[in-house]
Amino acid sequence: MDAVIQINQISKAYKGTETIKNVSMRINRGEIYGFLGPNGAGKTTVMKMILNLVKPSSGEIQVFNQRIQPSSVQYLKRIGSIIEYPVFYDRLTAEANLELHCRYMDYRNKPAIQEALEIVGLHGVGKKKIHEFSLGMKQRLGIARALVTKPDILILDEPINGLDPIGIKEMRELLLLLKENYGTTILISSHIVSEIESVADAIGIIHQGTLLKEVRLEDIRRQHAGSLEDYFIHLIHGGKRYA
Ligand SMILES: Nc1ncnc2c1ncn2[C@@H]1O[C@H](COP(=O)(O)OP(=O)(O)OP(=O)(O)O)[C@@H](O)[C@H]1O
Repeated sequence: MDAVIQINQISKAYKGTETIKNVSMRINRGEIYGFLGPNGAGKTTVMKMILNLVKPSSGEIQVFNQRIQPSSVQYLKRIGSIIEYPVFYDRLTAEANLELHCRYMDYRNKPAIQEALEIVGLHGVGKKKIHEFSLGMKQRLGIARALVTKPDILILDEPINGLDPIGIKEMRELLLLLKENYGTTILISSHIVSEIESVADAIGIIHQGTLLKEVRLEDIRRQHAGSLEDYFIHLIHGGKRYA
């Protein structure tokens, strides 16, 4: 299978403390990769390194078969992302925020804005200003902004934070739709195992900066009778059941 993101032995130290330790990951084209780990495990830092927002202390990352250099920017036009939480211009409308983003990304396709709002269920509120939006609406708008330019890769850092159960279900359906209809490769982080289990093809489990496992979900299902949640908890807590 063709890797669109290949991470080779990256580490990151902040003031001498290693927060990412020798992590290697492979994200295949057209797949959903669930990046699982408890709070503070290092998920956001790895995602930021893929997006060139943070520079690894050692190791390398290849995206679309090109090694990322500190000056690399062009590849970012093919990636949509939400890192931590989406930030908008509060006094502008949802549409205006998406327009600004398209301009910044040099993406010219006006109908794409309404399409993106429609996909995330915000088509009725495009003219509303962001300060009138609820947290869940902002989260959806963040997804709309990430996908408005029709990227090849979506990187979503805990995208279900702030969503209600209906929003979570819709997010799951949206991710599967993007994969099926557009062939989008999706890297999604979460600490909620069941959410990853319902959509992912492959998972990487990170704990205290170390990637403990990278496996295909079908292999977990085949080899272990238990749920992904059991597997995850045993790995994180050093259980020997699945060693
Ligand atoms: N700029 C920074 N300076 C110092 N330490 C940092 C910095 N950014 C992240 N860290 C540390 O790196 C570790 C990993 O953080 P990171 O945000 O990547 O984890 P995470 O898995 O995304 O967690 P969460 O689910 O809570 O968002 C944490 O211990 C964090 O305190």
